[in-house]
Amino acid sequence: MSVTLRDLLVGLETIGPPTDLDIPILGLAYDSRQVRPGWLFVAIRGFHVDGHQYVDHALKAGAVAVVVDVRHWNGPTTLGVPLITVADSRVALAPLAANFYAHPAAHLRTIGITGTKGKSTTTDLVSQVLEGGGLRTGMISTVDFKIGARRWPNTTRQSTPEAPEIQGLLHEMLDAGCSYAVLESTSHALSPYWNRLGNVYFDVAVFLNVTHEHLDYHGSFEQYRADKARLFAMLGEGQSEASCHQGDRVERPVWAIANADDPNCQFFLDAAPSYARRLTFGVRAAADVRAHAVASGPSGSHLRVTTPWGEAALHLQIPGSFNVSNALAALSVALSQGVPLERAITALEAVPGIRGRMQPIHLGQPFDVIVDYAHNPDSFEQVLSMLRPLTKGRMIAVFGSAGERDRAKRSVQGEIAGRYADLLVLTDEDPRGEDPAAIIAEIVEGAERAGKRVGDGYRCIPNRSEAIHVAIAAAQPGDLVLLLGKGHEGSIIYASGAIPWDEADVACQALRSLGYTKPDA
Ligand SMILES: CC(=O)N[C@H]1[C@@H](OP(=O)(O)OP(=O)(O)OC[C@H]2O[C@@H](n3ccc(=O)[nH]c3=O)[C@H](O)[C@@H]2O)O[C@H](CO)[C@@H](O)[C@@H]1O[C@H](C)C(=O)N[C@@H](C)C(=O)N[C@H](CCC(=O)O)C(=O)O
Repeated sequence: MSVTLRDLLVGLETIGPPTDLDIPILGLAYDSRQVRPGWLFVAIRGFHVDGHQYVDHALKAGAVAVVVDVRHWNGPTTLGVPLITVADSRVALAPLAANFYAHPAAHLRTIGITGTKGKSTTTDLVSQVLEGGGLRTGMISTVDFKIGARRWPNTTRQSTPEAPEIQGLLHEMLDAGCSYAVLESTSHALSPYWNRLGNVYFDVAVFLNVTHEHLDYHGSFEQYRADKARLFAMLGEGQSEASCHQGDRVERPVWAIANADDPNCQFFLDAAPSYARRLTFGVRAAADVRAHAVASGPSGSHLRVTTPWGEAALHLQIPGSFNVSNALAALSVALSQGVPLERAITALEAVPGIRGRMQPIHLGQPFDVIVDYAHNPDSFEQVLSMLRPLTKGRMIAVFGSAGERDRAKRSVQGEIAGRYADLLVLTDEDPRGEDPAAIIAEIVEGAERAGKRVGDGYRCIPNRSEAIHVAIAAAQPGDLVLLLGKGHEGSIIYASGAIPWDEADVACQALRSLGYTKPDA
């Protein structure tokens, strides 16, 4: 790409004396280890280290310009390359990246999905249903990235990556002929502090639900909800007033789509600009797109849907009553974008499942094994309460809780699992810099509150592979082994670094070690 530093700074307020802006910039990085000759380095102060310490490293790697944050830069006023000072370098990353990639979002219809639970599944469903309607899409989710027919795992460890990755992917989507981009939009990425989703110019905002999560980052539930609702406030951003309104006619309509079953539905709809079209979906509450006569079982759900575009029967293959709500969200998006109801239904019915999300593992064993990403109290309550009545034998739950994240949830997870499951196998999730045994001890407190005792009620096996092998070896015909918390994730993070991880594969290894070999049907 042929971009100058001047192009990159369009729309950004800089502090300090003018500098030579007519130099070509070949790439941009917020990590000095990623810098290549000819690139711009953006220094960010993080939670662990201050990126400003790595300016020299970036220069040695070939950086030809550096952006620093006025609050954190104590270095020299000249570096031998242009030095740009901004008020907040993290916030500046999004406009810098959007300028570098020539604002790809302005030429795509962008759909953001937010909510505490169900974002990845819904993001994938939306992408698949739009494709079913003949619309070429790209997708950014916790689980996978996708551009048209090409799909690959998201290995960034972030659900919504940093702005340079997002803008780069949007640029690739545009190049590949996509007309839509579907983005899983986390509260972290939406928060004005992180601003990863700045310059994405959302056309459709989808709200699924909001419960207790990430309060350690957002400080309070109100702030968490407000950060999520920023997705709705951002609708139409970047479109001129003229393109949103032509008298009464909206040229490029923006849509605010929200879950009527969630008590915060109206809060999210109210956050959208007045000219946004509004659409609700619901299973229990009255809504524009509504489910009726829902019958959910281990092999999916049957229901009827009524919509402003007509009525239909729907058989979802993905298990979990909460996936009915996710499917209604995807259906609402597709209908809002002109996909005919029959085509949207056909596409939804064809989805076999989502990797790491209620994913059954079958090697011919006489008990069930399911891998799911549930890693907070609310997801635990949902998944375990739904599966308990469907489990003929014992329920064995294998899980841990993340280090350096919301501590309050650990014992709550232990308590909820203790109420529903017969045996808990407590293990490592991502201890990060914390003592793994101390995290497990906090989960044990909750398990004991639920009446579980060490031995036949719970076992502590920090090594996750060993924990899964033990749980699967303990299963009898009719039992259910639930592997919770890692889902699709490709690593476990310890203080010493990350080790590669594949939960479904470890479950298969454990089953094979017991002599089960039949491949997945
Ligand atoms: C809490 C959080 O958001 N952390 C993000 C943050 O990390 P950090 O503050 O620890 O960064 P740091 O290690 O202190 O480094 C500071 C800066 O120095 C740079 N650096 C560092 C070392 C070096 O040699 N050279 C160098 O330039 C780093 O690249 C960085 O820019 O800045 C990093 C770079 O921008 C991010 O990758 C990292 O996301 C990590 C992976 C993360 O776990 N984020 C989670 C909390 C997150 O964002 N989650 C949300 C929500 C998930 C959900 O809803 O479930 C998500 O969207 O994924």
